[in-house]
Amino acid sequence: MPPRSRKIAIMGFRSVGKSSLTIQFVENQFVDSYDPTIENTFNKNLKINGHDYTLELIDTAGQDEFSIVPQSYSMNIDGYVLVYSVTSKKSFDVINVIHDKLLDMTGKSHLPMVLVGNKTDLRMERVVSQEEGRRLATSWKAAFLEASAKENQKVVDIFHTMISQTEKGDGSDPEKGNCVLS
Ligand SMILES: Nc1nc2c(ncn2[C@@H]2O[C@H](COP(=O)(O)OP(=O)(O)OP(=O)(O)O)[C@@H](O)[C@H]2O)c(=O)[nH]1
Repeated sequence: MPPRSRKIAIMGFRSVGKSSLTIQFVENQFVDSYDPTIENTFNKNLKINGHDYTLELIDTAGQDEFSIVPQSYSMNIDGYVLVYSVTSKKSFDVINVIHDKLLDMTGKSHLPMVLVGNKTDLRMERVVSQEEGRRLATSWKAAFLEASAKENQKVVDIFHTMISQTEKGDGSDPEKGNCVLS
């Protein structure tokens, strides 16, 4: 069987760790320096449940509540990894705005999504609780994970969960998209 192609956009506020999660997953390394992204594409092949997948990961530029989401991010994208930092309430607020903009742009009531609270290693700096993250994901009928790109915690799970979400269709049946992990 030919590999299944999945195009995934990684989105969120500036500096939440979108590039770090992507690079940790694709290249198994963590880069401590901060280099703002304009847009990068990464490719990775992997096998899940006996199926081969070719992933195209679009690591997008950080957005704030006023940014215009490029039209290209609403077309031909199979799923979205929406990232905030557990150390930034602002990034948590912004992710909700990005979520709503994506629904508006696509005209869908639900999209395959994984909500990710990153930087769990910064325990003393946490300002967004796991419960708050889980509640937001549940309200979207999205999957939810907390992760650390730095400590390589749950990073692989994010992309495996994302693929599972894309297998559930385009959300025409919202009940099917409900999968909350912790
Ligand atoms: N402690 C800690 N730092 C992290 C983690 N993930 C990313 N960082 C750091 O946070 C900063 C921003 O990380 P990036 O991966 O560049 O963030 P980004 O969301 O891609 O940023 P933009 O391109 O501006 O949108 C860098 O200094 C990273 O080293 C994490 O899990 N833990």
